[in-house]
Amino acid sequence: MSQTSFFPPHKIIGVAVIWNAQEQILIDRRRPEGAMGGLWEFPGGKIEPGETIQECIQREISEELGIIIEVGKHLITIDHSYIDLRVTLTVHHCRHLTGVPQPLESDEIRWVTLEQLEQFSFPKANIQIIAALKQSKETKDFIF
Ligand SMILES: Nc1nc2c([nH]c(=O)n2[C@H]2C[C@H](O)[C@@H](COP(=O)(O)OP(=O)(O)OP(=O)(O)O)O2)c(=O)[nH]1
Ligand SMILES: [Mg+2]
Repeated sequence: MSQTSFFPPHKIIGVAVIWNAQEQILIDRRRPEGAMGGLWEFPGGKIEPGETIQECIQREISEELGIIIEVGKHLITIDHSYIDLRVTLTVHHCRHLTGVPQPLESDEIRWVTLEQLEQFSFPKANIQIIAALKQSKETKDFIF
């Protein structure tokens, strides 16, 4: 008996929830072309060989936004399967240290409050990130 199985590609992603001094979070809008085009996300990207997740997050944020951050507490790790892609998103609270963020690899960036996140369209996996963020604020299990 033969069986055909399909394993979609699996991406390991470091994701940053970057806070500023006004307790706002930085989000970016993915470019219109490509996967999940036009949706908002927390900045981040694929881990490279030999990197820790913290190093990955710091590097991606420098490449995508041109800023320096401090990578803090782990918030949540999500394993999510889209139709043609599996992602593991390891999310950390981060603090903005220096530089003015620029949309170097995205369409647009914004500082928003936790409450304002509801007004933006995110990929499906992000529902759990946003829920975890709200919970971490309620329980004061917060940032650093
Ligand atoms: N950075 C980030 N990625 C997310 C979030 N939610 C979510 O489902 N993703 C998915 C979208 C992408 O498939 C993947 C992020 O990887 P990426 O930004 O390095 O990859 P990409 O597909 O844009 O580009 P490529 O490097 O593969 O060409 O994770 C999120 O909040 N932030
Ligand atoms: Mg990215």
